[in-house]
Amino acid sequence: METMLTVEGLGKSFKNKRIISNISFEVKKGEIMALLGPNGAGKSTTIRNIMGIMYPDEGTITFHNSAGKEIPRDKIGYLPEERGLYKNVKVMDILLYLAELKDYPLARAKERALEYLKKFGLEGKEKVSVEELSKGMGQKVQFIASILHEPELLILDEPFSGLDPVSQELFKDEIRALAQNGTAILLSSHQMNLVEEMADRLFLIHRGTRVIYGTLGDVKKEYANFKCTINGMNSGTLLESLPEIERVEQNNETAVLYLSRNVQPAIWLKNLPEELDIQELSIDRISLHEIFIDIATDKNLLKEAGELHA
Ligand SMILES: Nc1ncnc2c1ncn2[C@@H]1O[C@H](COP(=O)(O)OP(=O)(O)OP(=O)(O)O)[C@@H](O)[C@H]1O
Repeated sequence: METMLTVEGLGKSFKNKRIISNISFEVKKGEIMALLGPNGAGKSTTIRNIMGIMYPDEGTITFHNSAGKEIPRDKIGYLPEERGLYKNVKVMDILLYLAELKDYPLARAKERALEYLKKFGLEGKEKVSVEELSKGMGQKVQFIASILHEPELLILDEPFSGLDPVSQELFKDEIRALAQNGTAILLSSHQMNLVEEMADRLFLIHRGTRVIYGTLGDVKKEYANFKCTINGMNSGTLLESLPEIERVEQNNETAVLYLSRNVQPAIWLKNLPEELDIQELSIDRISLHEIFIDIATDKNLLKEAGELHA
């Protein structure tokens, strides 16, 4: 797959405080790359450097064959974290104005705008002023503005925040469809379930540096240890004494046992003591959400984290 965006060794400081350092990743044509990290990790700073809203102290950003200030940013679609369009302008006018700024043909922009307004349930709102829209409707218009000019690279900073479940599905479907049609997508989101459903690869940033970079499958294989949920009347002491357990979470008769790394569930199950009361038992890999929490709260994973080959 052709590489659309390359970020190499990116570093940025504000007032002598290091915010991000040595950030390197690629976004390829037709893939959804997720940029993840706890609040304040440096995601928006990374994105703002890509968008030329600020310039890096170190490193290079390349889009196709252009680098730094030469990057044709009108070929990129961007939904910023901070929402808001001009308030007293009509929906269609603002969409056409933004498309025109990117040198996109007006007739085509109008045709696409009508198509997307319909798709997002905003049919008939063309002449409504932006300030009369609800927050979710405004977000839909801003999303349409970011894709109207058919960008080759689309950068979405927290696109799902504040959306109801139906609108989330609409956004998800559209983002997937764009990727299938070849758009390279860089998606920053806190909603791990959505990232797990959508992303091909992910880059996890913590305190301004890389913690994980790889395909979703590789990340899960590498970091998502198994957990075993047992229903039964068992004492905390018995559960804690079981072999190869990292931690136990017990709530009445349900206990979740987080198994150590590289434990083979089939072998582990054979070694459980007979006195363990098992009414129900299930084994799963921990979710991306749990991996994220482990990393954000500096649990054991961080020590072992590194690069996976994407
Ligand atoms: N213009 C600025 N001047 C000084 N510090 C800044 C500036 N912009 C961001 N920061 C700091 O940089 C760090 C990273 O911020 P950034 O917005 O990139 O994080 P984020 O990962 O996008 O967080 P969130 O998930 O909360 O949006 C934070 O500590 C923030 O306070």
